[in-house]
Amino acid sequence: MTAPAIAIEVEGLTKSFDGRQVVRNLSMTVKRGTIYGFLGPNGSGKTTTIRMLCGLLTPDSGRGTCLGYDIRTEADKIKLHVGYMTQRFSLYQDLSVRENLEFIARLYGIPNARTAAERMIARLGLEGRGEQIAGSLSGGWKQRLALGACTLPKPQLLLLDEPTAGVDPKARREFWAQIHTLAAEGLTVLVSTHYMDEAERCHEIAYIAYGDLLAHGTVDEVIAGSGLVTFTVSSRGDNGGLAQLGHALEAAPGVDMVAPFGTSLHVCGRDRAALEAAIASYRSDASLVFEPAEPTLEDVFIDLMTRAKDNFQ
Ligand SMILES: Nc1ncnc2c1ncn2[C@@H]1O[C@H](COP(=O)(O)OP(=O)(O)OP(=O)(O)O)[C@@H](O)[C@H]1O
Repeated sequence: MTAPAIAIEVEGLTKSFDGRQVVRNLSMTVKRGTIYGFLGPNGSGKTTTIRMLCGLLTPDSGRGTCLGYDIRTEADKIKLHVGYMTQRFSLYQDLSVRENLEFIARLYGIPNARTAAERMIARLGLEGRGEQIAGSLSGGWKQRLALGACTLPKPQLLLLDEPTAGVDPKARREFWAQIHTLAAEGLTVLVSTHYMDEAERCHEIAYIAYGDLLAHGTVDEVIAGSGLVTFTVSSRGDNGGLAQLGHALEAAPGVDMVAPFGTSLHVCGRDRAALEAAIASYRSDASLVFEPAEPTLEDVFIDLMTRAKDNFQ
């Protein structure tokens, strides 16, 4: 039987804890082989959503399937196909790379555990490090080993919780290259993250705030759907003036958000005419350069979060 093209399809998922709704009426579809990122403020319901999507937590209401199984009644079957990599290194620090992988292979009853471990070492680019004690690996290598361990049993769905927190950019890039290779082979990956660069590496993203799914789609779709108009402002002189300008613009009607980015400011608003009116008097200042720009993903998320908070309070 060929695997279905849709990995997850859920409708109207709702969950409350202690009488408080933490996920509200959530519907979504995840295609097989997709890397799907979940973003949103702390405590917004990302983990609860991910756990419901793969049957680890039963919703109060709503329905759906994960890997073709019912999330309410066939959770045990789903679990057999799920790999979970947590933020904290959860392998044996005192065992070598090879011993850790071999142990996992035996635990899952994988035939020829030693060969399977060695193949995984090669696949992860960890050749020459097989006998190194796991605890002495750098953060990036540890994450790669953890990825190897949780993909050894060949899961169809992988859950990653901020997988590259604290890992340097080169190791991050290599880790994500591995994730993309796995996804190209058909593995579906759900990632919860607070990092914009991780979000930008996902095929699709969902932004959840205070229990509501506020935006989803590819990064470009989420940016285009934000309705945010953005200008960058840089200074021909010293940058000190920009901070003052930022404060003045923040208070101006029509400006929803001002954020410094390196040597420039991002000034965003939802109403183009009002935003242009707000910056009009500053545009004649020859020491400032105003340019229309695409909002960044961070601009969009901060705007979504601010509005969600306003609606919530
Ligand atoms: N088992 C539980 N019992 C009671 N409350 C819970 C339980 N699990 C989660 N919560 C609460 O539900 C809310 C959503 O939590 P969740 O972990 O889904 O958020 P999150 O977006 O993943 O947050 P973070 O980014 O901090 O990991 C939080 O207020 C949390 O305290």
